[in-house]
Amino acid sequence: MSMEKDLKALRPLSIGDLERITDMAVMILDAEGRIICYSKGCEKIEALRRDEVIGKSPEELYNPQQFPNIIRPKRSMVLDTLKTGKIYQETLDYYTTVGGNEANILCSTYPIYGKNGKIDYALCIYREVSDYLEMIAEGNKKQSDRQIPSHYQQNGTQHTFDNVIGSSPMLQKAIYRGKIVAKTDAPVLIWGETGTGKEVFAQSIHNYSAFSPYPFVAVNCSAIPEALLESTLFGTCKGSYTGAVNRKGLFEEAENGTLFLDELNSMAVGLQSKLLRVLETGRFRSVGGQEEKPCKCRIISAINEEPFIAIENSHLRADLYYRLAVFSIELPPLASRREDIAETAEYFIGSMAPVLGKKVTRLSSAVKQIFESHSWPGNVRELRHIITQAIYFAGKDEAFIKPHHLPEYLLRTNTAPEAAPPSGLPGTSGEEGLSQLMNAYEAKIIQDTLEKTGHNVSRAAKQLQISRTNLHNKIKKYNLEKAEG
Ligand SMILES: Nc1ncnc2c1ncn2[C@@H]1O[C@H](COP(=O)(O)OP(=O)(O)OP(=O)(O)O)[C@@H](O)[C@H]1O
Repeated sequence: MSMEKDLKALRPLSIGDLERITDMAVMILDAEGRIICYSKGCEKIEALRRDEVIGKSPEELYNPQQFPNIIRPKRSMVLDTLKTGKIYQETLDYYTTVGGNEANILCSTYPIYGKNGKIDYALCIYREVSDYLEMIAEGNKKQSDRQIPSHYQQNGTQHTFDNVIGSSPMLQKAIYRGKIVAKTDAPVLIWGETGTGKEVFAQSIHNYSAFSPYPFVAVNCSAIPEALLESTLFGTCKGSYTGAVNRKGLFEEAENGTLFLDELNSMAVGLQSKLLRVLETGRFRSVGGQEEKPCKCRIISAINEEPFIAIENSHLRADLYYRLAVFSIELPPLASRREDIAETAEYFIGSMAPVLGKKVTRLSSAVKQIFESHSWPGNVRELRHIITQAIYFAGKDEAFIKPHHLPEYLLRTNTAPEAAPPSGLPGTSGEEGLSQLMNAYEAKIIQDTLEKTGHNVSRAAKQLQISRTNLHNKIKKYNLEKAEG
């Protein structure tokens, strides 16, 4: 019998056969997006039973209303395959499963076409790779411990993973992923709100990678006028327009290194298509140039909105996203990792106070409480600015950052017990504006200090770290003369 006949004699494979596979997750969706095959391997990874998922769609399973706190997979790759026919190959993803497992998976998806050319099914095959990633990370750590890059800073960077601060699991996960992707030469997309550390991460990835001896070149796509961005990226050729000279673009400046495209979602969509072409062909052409040049740098890009929202809002081309986000790293907002706030603040104090000649090292507990209730719209950048300002306001010998060292807007919106204007102050009724309250607060502090020092103006002035004359003026201003004794 011929081989073909042999094969015909076999019974067709059934879904049951696939579902018995244990060391690989095999999932199939029908044309409606419902799960019709869910192997033992899926059950193991997701901690869900087959009968809990059959007939449901992945979107239904990961319903945000029902499971608000889980880290979601990137928008379901398999659903995307079903809708668009796009094939994902060995794509890394991290998420918390509805069943409560933490999953690092390597996933491939394929469309299965019917006779009419339409997609009848989408096949998704994935496996757990946490142990494997752990191993790589360990290996990477040993390697990076050996070679502290002395060239960093000369390559245009200031940051390595060593100064990415925060022990929260969310940030540690991002660092962990960053270290793994650093060892590849694939494009990386970092996304997170403003000030969450996207550039810090991009530089850290560069310094942890084989590209680190070469330049790290950053460009903020929103800061350069659209008309100039193309020539900035790709360079110009003499004669391409009046006055044009031969000038290298950033793709060439970053040769063998990393090109960091910050705020990519602000780049004009037309230019995004040109960038896509470069990524697809690995070649680019200077403005006005004839010959194509090879693109020899790794691209890290950053956006400040959720990728699929950026795509929906037409801020980011979907095809460019898939090219750029071979690996994507999400940076959590500071408010969602509150356990990192004090640690990061004290790290900034430790690095800045000695330079500014101050002895301050810690946050007072009232300041911690204020920080705890603040919403941190500017994320770590905002924290850094607040700490810089507070160090300036702290007295030379003070050990703690206190509420009165903080900017007024923080006190206004987040009142901790020590920071709140003390109740029962003369002249306060709860109706006052900020400056009246601040005056009342200042008066109360002065009065308390005078009482504590037995109304000794010199000692009180010393304690408040203001001059005697200044204190006398304030005593007068707040009508505290009686207290002067
Ligand atoms: N995890 C961190 N540890 C220490 N410093 C950090 C961390 N994250 C951010 N920073 C600091 O916060 C500031 C802002 O970081 P960065 O510029 O990387 O943010 P970004 O997300 O790129 O902001 P933007 O969206 O405005 O471009 C920098 O001063 C940086 O040093």
